[in-house]
Amino acid sequence: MPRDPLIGIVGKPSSGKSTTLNSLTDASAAVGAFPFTTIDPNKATSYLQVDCACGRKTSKDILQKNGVNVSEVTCKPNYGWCENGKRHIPIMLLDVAGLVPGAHMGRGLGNKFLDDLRHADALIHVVDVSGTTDAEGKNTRGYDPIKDIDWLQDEIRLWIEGNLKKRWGSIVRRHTATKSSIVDTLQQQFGGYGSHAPMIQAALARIDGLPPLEEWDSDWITKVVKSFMLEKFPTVLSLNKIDHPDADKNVSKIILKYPETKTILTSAITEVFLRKLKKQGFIKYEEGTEFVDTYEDDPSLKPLDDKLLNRIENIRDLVLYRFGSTGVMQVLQAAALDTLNLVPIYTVKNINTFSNENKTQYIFRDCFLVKRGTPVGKVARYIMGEVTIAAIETTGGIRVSADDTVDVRKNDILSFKLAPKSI
Ligand SMILES: Nc1nc2c(ncn2[C@@H]2O[C@H](COP(=O)(O)OP(=O)(O)OP(=O)(O)O)[C@@H](O)[C@H]2O)c(=O)[nH]1
Repeated sequence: MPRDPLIGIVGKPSSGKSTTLNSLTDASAAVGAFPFTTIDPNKATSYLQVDCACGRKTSKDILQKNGVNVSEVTCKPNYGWCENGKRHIPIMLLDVAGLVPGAHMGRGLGNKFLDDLRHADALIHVVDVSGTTDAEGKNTRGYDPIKDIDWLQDEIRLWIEGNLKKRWGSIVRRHTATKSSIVDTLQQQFGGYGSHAPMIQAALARIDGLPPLEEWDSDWITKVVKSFMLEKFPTVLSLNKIDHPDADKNVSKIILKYPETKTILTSAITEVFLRKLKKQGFIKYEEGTEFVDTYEDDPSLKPLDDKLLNRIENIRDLVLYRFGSTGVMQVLQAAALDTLNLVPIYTVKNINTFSNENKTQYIFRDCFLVKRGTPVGKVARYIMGEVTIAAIETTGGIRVSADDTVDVRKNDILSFKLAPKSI
């Protein structure tokens, strides 16, 4: 993943994609109660909340050891922000336009949806878990949202399979004539979806008893495509509209049916509402938590009228206290950290003061999201470009080899020493 990670938000019309996107960003995607409010894919910057390296005891110890007064330094990100040790790292989201059954055959916004999708590294599937919208996003009652989960996977699979099967004869002939490996042949076919050889290798490794490609029938092709999808489109389910009374029974059903899938319960509309009141100075609200203070708790806030106060009480009872949060921040964390396996990497010029300039009062200015397990040398090239690196150091001034890999709290604070330019 040499470019910045991109997380796609997918789901049927009216499931709450735009509301989720709005609640995660400051961008204002069109929010509406009608299908196809979202016509164009909408890229926006969101902020992933992580525990920042500045809050670690080891970081503070190292600063002190190097004569830096911890109370005089500030964690000051060049991008995003850091508050009380919680860092908000920019990450791109892609709102993918409405999808209806039959999209792989061009229905609705069909292939356009699928074409947009290929740019995403992971997906957040927003599911209307209240069952109050049907397959096409029209108002109803008692709809089974399990259908949406199966159908979205099927749409993507049928799209990839369709493209593959159309050319299967010539793919097999070429594969045999050029004596290619299965990985090489599939990479040629799946390259357009943004695949790479290790991704295809991982997909094939998951399948038991795979025969030579020449012997694949339709069932084998389906198995291969399904396995490839797990690699290319790892998905988090955002079970949205949990504030609705019909949501509970559907949530249990989904969790039972998909025990392996990462699911997060969300109420995007609540998050949007709380952020709005916060901006207007009516409430104190820390995103991602259950805590909301009003004038009654803190007289420095503007007082709310009875109607809004009542709504806050309902939100506390129906969403925040029951589920611990609106779930929206957690859905992004699940997609980026758990599903996509990204690790925040802090790069500093000075490994002893964690600063970039001579001024040591600002620390941990740069942070990048990189896949867990990436070799440090590759991280260096990704961040610094094609320069010659003389040495790489991590916390404590310890030298790290280019082959060593990054992980959470392992080689995640790095300093690259450039080789002097030869004349
Ligand atoms: N009760 C409830 N309603 C929600 C929630 N999230 C979104 N909605 C409502 O669901 C409707 C559809 O929301 P959108 O965000 O426009 O849905 P979308 O998936 O982007 O729809 P398209 O643009 O048609 O693809 C709107 O009326 C929202 O207010 C939620 O968490 N709870």
